[in-house]
Amino acid sequence: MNFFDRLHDRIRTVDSVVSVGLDPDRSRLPDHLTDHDLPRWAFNRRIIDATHEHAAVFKPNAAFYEDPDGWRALEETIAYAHGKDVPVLLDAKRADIGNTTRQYAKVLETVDAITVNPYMGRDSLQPFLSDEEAGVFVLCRTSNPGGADLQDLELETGEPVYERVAALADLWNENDNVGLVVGATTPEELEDVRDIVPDLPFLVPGVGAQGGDAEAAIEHGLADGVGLINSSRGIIFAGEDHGEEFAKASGQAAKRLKKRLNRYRD
Ligand SMILES: O=c1ccn([C@@H]2O[C@H](COP(=O)(O)O)[C@@H](O)[C@H]2O)c(=O)[nH]1
Repeated sequence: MNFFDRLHDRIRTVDSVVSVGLDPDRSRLPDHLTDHDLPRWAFNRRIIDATHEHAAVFKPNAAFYEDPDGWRALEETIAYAHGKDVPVLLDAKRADIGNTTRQYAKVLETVDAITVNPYMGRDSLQPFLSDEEAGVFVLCRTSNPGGADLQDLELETGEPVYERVAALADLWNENDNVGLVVGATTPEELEDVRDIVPDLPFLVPGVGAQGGDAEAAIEHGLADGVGLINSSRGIIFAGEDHGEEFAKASGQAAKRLKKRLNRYRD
């Protein structure tokens, strides 16, 4: 079954478009978990238990797992999320030349969706695009301040680079498996991109810790009700001062974000 059909079902089941970002920064883990064999896994398991009923997906960012213990923690985390019937979107921002990117794409045997970087062009994304079952979210207009440095540059046609990326992603969507990453911190660009690609679901990061616009995220991020609004630190570290009870606060934060976003959904 196509990823976006599965996501549609999941959104309906939990009445939520919240993507819970699993970015277990080791410097912020609760003290009582640091003696655990795999502290990041111990942390994620408790976060998943507390938030899964509000999560349309879990979105681990690969950057937080790129060491031997991290890879093990990520493997456990993915299996556990799947055990709760929650799809996993790996935020890895992948792409490379053909033989390398074919290796990168093998991760789609393990996760349901991935973020990819369009800078190297279509061939660098082809193994991801060819996977009819997987969701492929192409970076379009990112939420960081420096996102403007390249993405806002005007082409000879007068359109900014991010608009061209959106139009190209639409062409690449031959298997109905492509979405875009557009940050909530730039609501005007969100609206622009939605005008260019009415049918592509967005992954919208930047609500929560980055202070993005939740209403604009919902207004422009969803296509036929399907899309994802991500918060990572705002959910997983909501209970940072709560000691062993930290995960309860994360559950409440996920529920609060779901309710806030649902006010703007149809
Ligand atoms: O444009 C982008 C693309 C990806 N991200 C990632 O999303 C989360 C956001 O975390 P918060 O703690 O909610 O700020 C994180 O993994 C980023 O790497 C993004 O923020 N913006």
